[in-house]
Amino acid sequence: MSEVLDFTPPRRPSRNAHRLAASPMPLQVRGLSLELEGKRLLDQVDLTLLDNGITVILGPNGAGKTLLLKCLHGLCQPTSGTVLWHVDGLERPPVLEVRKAQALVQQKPVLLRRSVLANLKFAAKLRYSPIPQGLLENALALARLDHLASHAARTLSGGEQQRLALARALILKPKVLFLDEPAANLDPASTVLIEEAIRAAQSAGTKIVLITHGLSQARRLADNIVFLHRGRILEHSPADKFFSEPATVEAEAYVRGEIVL
Ligand SMILES: Nc1ncnc2c1ncn2[C@@H]1O[C@H](COP(=O)(O)OP(=O)(O)OP(=O)(O)O)[C@@H](O)[C@H]1O
Repeated sequence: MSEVLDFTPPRRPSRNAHRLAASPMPLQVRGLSLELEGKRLLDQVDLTLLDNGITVILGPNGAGKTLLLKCLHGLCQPTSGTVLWHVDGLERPPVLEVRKAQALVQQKPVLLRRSVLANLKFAAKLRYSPIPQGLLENALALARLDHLASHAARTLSGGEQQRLALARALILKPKVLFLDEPAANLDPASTVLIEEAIRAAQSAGTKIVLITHGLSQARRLADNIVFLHRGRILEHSPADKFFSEPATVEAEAYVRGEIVL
């Protein structure tokens, strides 16, 4: 059976609802595989993402990191397996609640054909009614885009678009924020800015799941590391342990900066 999100109706909060509400487990992946054009690109992925800490997904080019993130977000339909969410104490929340609980910032941000400010306003309206005073100004300041507020979002540089996309996602205050190489186009100062924003969001209760190729960035941000290789999770361990004692030859080579095929 192919399931990306569990669409069965929400269970009534049970006697265990209070326990689930406090459960540190927003997302569980069981036996997720993805085949496209006859190739198995994700292979029997099992993953439990706890709601504390920043999870960084590492792995060589083509390992399947982006596809995995898209499957978690519901943008990509796996061939088999399940992605189960826990939202507000419900083991099987309504799909709308799941959608509202998460946001994805893609490597090439998808921005509306509107101004920078209008992009932020669009997100704010989804989350708030009325929009709290100062929210949009704070988001503009966070992205250091005050001076470009009235510019067409799609004419911004790659790095500016990434900063806008992150600020827009943060306005939604998602329970889980998926970030696909959020610093790929950023200069060093913007990278610091983005990393501060990511840490602040995590401290405010957003679970962060982030793909990066920057090993230094992973060392700075990660609480735990998922290491993906040829569509399989070879390791999921605390960041300290991953970097000091990688358990597989592939991860060891990757950490040493060698090419891993
Ligand atoms: N729509 C598709 N059809 C067929 N193959 C695809 C499709 N999308 C991705 N792939 C293949 O799946 C593999 C994994 O792609 P993915 O983008 O997830 O890799 P990645 O780990 O994010 O790589 P990178 O670090 O280079 O961004 C790649 O070999 C890619 O060519």
